[in-house]
Amino acid sequence: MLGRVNHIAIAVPDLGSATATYRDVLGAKVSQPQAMPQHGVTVVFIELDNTKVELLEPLGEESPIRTFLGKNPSGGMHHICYEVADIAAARDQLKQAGLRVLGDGEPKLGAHGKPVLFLHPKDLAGTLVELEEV
Ligand SMILES: CC[C@@H](C(=O)O)C(=O)SCCNC(=O)CCNC(=O)[C@H](O)C(C)(C)COP(=O)(O)OP(=O)(O)OC[C@H]1O[C@@H](n2cnc3c(N)ncnc32)[C@H](O)[C@@H]1OP(=O)(O)O
Ligand SMILES: [Co+2]
Repeated sequence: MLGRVNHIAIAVPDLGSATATYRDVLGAKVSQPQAMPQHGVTVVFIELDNTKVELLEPLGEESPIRTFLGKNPSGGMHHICYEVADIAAARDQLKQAGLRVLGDGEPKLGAHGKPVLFLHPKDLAGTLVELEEV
């Protein structure tokens, strides 16, 4: 089912500061910030040779990353995103296996304009997993 790692996400309290560190200190290629109100986050992508890192800052009071940042005020690794060829088939197979698909179970368009879904961290070794259809 799993393809490549599409991105690894890091939740941060201050997107401007985190982006500047990656760009100016680590010399990374960083994208412009992209507000994603339907996901409750603003994102910056760091382009690496073999994958991407997604920096996430909360957007709005209902942001799904607010509780996480409350517990990890300096930020922390938030999720890993795997590519799948058929997200509906993957979802149905994972639900059949007893994993919890978050939200209403219907894919939303993610930061790359592709359908994404999230799986509960308690069902996957304490790691929040995002699936992205490619
Ligand atoms: C930009 C769009 C898109 C993309 O294209 O890339 C994105 O990446 S959007 C990213 C943000 N969106 C999401 O994270 C959506 C899915 N997340 C959720 O629905 C919630 O965050 C959650 C996973 C259900 C957690 O919600 P929360 O309100 O924080 O609930 P709890 O605090 O009760 O958490 C329950 C339990 O799970 C642990 N937890 C929470 N988040 C994580 C995490 N990121 N990694 C590992 N574990 C996590 C939390 O600590 C609780 O554990 P206990 O304390 O042991 O009960
Ligand atoms: Co993501």
